[in-house]
Amino acid sequence: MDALVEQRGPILIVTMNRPRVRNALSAEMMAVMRDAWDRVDTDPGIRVAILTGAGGAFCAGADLRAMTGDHPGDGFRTGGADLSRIDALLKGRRLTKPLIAAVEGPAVAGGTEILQATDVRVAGESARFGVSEARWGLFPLGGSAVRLPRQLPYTVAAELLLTGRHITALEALAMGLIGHVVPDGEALTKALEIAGTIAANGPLAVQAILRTIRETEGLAETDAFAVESRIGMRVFTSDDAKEGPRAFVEKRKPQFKGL
Ligand SMILES: C[C@H](/C=C/C(=O)SCCNC(=O)CCNC(=O)[C@H](O)C(C)(C)COP(=O)(O)OP(=O)(O)OC[C@H]1O[C@@H](n2cnc3c(N)ncnc32)[C@H](O)[C@@H]1OP(=O)(O)O)[C@H]1CC[C@H]2[C@@H]3CCC4=CC(=O)CC[C@]4(C)[C@H]3CC[C@]12C
Repeated sequence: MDALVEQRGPILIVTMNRPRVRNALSAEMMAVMRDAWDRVDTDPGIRVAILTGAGGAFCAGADLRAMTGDHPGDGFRTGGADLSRIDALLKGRRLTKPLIAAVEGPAVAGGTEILQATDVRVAGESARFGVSEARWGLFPLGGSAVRLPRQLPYTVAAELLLTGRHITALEALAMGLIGHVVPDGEALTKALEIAGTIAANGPLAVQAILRTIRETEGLAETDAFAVESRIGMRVFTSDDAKEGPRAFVEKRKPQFKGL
């Protein structure tokens, strides 16, 4: 399979699995990823997801070799393009549970595009990032021209997009594109540690915080607080909101039920 899906307790691990071509995207890989995202959203037993790659690479973006057959723009010209397949890159679709990226090796072009849909990002020290589509006369249709300038300072995002240059993990950390750099081979371990911490928190609280982040993006502060209060107050009325403080006082771990 071009992508593997494994559930470890409340954590779903999705592994892009074409290591011979640095996990360049394939139709099969994208279909498996779409199904996995549906599973994350609908299965209450899953609290956090991790996206990673096999064989010491995250993802080298679209398969450039596969683009050398027909013209890559034929689907757009004829109207035959299946734009819904882009769901795999989580462009225009936001998961209801946190998604953590565990990056080793290259995460370039489509690889850095899908990275921008993740909430927490960990990388091995040899990881490389970049939005290199312009180098090949292509457009970063995975959403980077819109999403990257919202996630990074303007000139940093514009330079990455326009030059297509690759950057190191330490540069990506300094820019704020990723949150952690760990020794090579330890990105998944660190991601699992963070996922475990999140999964132990109140699931209603975690999902409500994420929903608030997503739904208030770009709103004026007063409008954003209206959304935030509506979502947040619902968490306060839950059984879990009673269990948390009680567990603190009784000096035990909370037993959250998601109710
Ligand atoms: C627009 C969206 C994304 C576009 C792209 O991603 S363009 C791809 C750009 N990719 C790159 O620039 C990376 C190229 N590779 C490298 O720079 C390097 O290989 C590396 C840094 C990744 C690794 O270097 P390395 O030294 O470690 O290893 P190498 O020796 O170079 O490589 C080893 C081996 O791997 C092969 N390799 C590496 N990368 C690739 C690659 N990208 N493709 C193929 N093969 C690769 C390399 O050749 C070596 O093999 P060898 O045999 O030894 O030569 C698009 C993303 C999704 C699209 C949508 C999908 C759904 C749609 C359906 C429709 O119907 C309409 C369109 C669309 C909506 C579609 C739209 C466009 C996307 C959004």
